[in-house]
Amino acid sequence: MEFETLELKKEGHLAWIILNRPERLNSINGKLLEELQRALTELEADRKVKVLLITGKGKAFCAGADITQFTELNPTEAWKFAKMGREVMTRIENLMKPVIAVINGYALGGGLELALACDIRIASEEAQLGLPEINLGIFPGFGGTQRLTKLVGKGRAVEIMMTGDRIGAKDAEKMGLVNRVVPGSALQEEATKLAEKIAKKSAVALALIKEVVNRGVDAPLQSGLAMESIGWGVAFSTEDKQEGVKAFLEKREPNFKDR
Ligand SMILES: C=C(C)C(=O)SCCNC(=O)CCNC(=O)[C@H](O)C(C)(C)COP(=O)(O)OP(=O)(O)OC[C@H]1O[C@@H](n2cnc3c(N)ncnc32)[C@H](O)[C@@H]1OP(=O)(O)O
Repeated sequence: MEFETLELKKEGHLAWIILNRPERLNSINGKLLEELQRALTELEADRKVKVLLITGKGKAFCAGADITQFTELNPTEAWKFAKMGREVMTRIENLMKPVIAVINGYALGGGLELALACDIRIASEEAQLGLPEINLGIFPGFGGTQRLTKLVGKGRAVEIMMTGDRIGAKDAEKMGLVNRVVPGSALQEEATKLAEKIAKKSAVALALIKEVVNRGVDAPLQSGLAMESIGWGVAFSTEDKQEGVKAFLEKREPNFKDR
């Protein structure tokens, strides 16, 4: 499948989406949103792909929405653009496979919001993160007001949104905004190692973790706990559960078949 604004690479059980508008710091225009949707449709259907990694080409992960478009959009078109962005981010969040944001540089505005929709964030030491929309007289429109608040707490989130300040990777790690920080030269290798470790697990159990955690975040505790028990029952119906328990008892590595 041909793409203009991104590259889609598959290596064994891993797939990489590489945002590919480096001359515009991988900023997000309508075409990129449409191509992300297309890439996600392909990856969703590909049973061989167990973990998705998203990164950017050049010095940025993604510098947010393409600001050059903003002079042309009327309010209705702006609403439509924000809705398209929201739908892509939500689709990544709900993808039935783990998604890792590999933050190689700037992750700003919609770029940070893209990273926030992923399950795990790993960043290079050089990365800078932030929601600078306030400097344009607007505010985050691809889910940042909600997802950042849930991840780092309201006090930190509103400060990030209200100042528009950029945060260095180490500070982002301290507040739980990224899971870990590694030197830029090691980023791809570390992210691959992490993805390969996860790809060895049962795809069904991984999908159940995503579903129960994501739905639970929005639900009252007792409802979340109930979803966990029900999901746990579902996990017991899989061949992978038989294999996992058998492998433990036989003192060997499990060989999961994702069913
Ligand atoms: C969802 C929503 C609402 C949003 O995301 S709104 C957008 C939020 N993002 C931003 O405000 C970030 C805007 N970008 C910047 O502040 C600066 O480019 C950074 C990221 C600090 C990097 O600065 P520098 O390293 O000096 O690189 P810089 O020369 O600015 O960028 C390279 C090119 O990319 C362009 N560019 C960078 N970010 C862009 C963006 N978000 N949209 C369109 N073009 C962008 C930039 O204009 C420049 O183009 P040109 O070579 O034609 O001058």
